[in-house]
Amino acid sequence: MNEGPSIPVLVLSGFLGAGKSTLLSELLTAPEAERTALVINEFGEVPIDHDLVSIGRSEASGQKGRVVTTSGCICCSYGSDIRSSLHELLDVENRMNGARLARVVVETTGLVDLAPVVNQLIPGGAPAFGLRDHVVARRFHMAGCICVVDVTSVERTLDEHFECAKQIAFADVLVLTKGDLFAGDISHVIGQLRAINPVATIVDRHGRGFDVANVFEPRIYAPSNLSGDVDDWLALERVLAEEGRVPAGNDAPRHGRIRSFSLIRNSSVTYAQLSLFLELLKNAAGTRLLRLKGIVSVEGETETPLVVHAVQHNMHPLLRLDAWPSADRRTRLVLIGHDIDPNAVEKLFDALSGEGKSPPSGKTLALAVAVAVLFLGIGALLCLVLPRLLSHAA
Ligand SMILES: Nc1nc2c(ncn2[C@@H]2O[C@H](COP(=O)(O)OP(=O)(O)OP(=O)(O)O)[C@@H](O)[C@H]2O)c(=O)[nH]1
Repeated sequence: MNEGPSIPVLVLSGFLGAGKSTLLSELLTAPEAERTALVINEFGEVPIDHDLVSIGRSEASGQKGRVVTTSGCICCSYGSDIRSSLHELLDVENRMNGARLARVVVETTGLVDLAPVVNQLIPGGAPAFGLRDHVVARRFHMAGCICVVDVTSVERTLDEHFECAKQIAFADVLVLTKGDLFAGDISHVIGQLRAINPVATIVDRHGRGFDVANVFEPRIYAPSNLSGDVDDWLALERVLAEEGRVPAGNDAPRHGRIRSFSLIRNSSVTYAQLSLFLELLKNAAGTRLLRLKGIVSVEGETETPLVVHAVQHNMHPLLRLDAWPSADRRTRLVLIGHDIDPNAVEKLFDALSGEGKSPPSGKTLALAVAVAVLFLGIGALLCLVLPRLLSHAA
């Protein structure tokens, strides 16, 4: 087994769509990112962040082959826990011809409960169950916890999702994002963050002098320096782990009614079909849709796919890529939300796209609206959407 100095691990959290992958992509263009390994954890069965993070990846930094993607949330699943992923990275280092990893960045899911994750990385945390755990404890140490905060939505997110407050509380660095879209009072937002975490360094991604490499610089991470809540959450987690009462399995446990599902298609859609699908879905699902992201193959432009992002009620501008980020050229959409019927979303997509054969007729569009209304439960929104559909069909 490869022995050497302990490798620093930085945990990157932030609620769904806050901008974790974007920040990571920025890091990967910096020369300091050399020999950085990524563990990307996703809430859902179809990994997509792997491809999205590679956008903007620096050729010079040679990051390819140093990414481990885990599906299933690391705070929920023994099977994909953080220690297994780190152990895998030792094999990666063994293939680096004598070079050492400089650090590991673990991008968590937007819904992560950080207590069990941190508990697996700090001395005296979750009990070690075998050789693998002991090796990981010897070869890795936690060296920072970064939380990305979307200033446009954090207030509402804090009201509705306790995970968000926990992510903020565990951080030693808070990175504010989307200040460029925010017209409100940033000092009010900072006041809210300070009430949860009085000691973290707060930096603005759009502020003057922002240095992404500095954010990911390894340092001493000491949960005892954070708020008292953090110690209590870790203590509770230790008791649960020792008693074997940590919830396991992806269907379970820590995220209540929130579910993730994906839609995968081999065929392409037109730009108009995609736009209509996104608009109908957004209006139909309303606040039940927390996150939508993916890559879409567009008819006539199949070499340059579109990247789609929706964060709660905000649909971000579609982004065209110069090329597919990997060999997988299928349309892949991941949706995260609650009380959304996956079958209804698939039917809506297929009705609108006609499976990519021909543009949908007025009749098909009417069917699509019916599907949206019946399955997504939005009778009232019909009045909003129908006029647009009819003008589109005309
Ligand atoms: N205008 C603006 N958009 C941003 C900023 N940061 C991220 N975004 C956009 O927000 C959307 C989501 O960003 P991601 O980086 O994918 O967010 P994430 O936290 O990795 O998302 P999940 O992994 O799904 O939780 C994308 O459309 C980004 O381009 C920012 O500072 N300003």
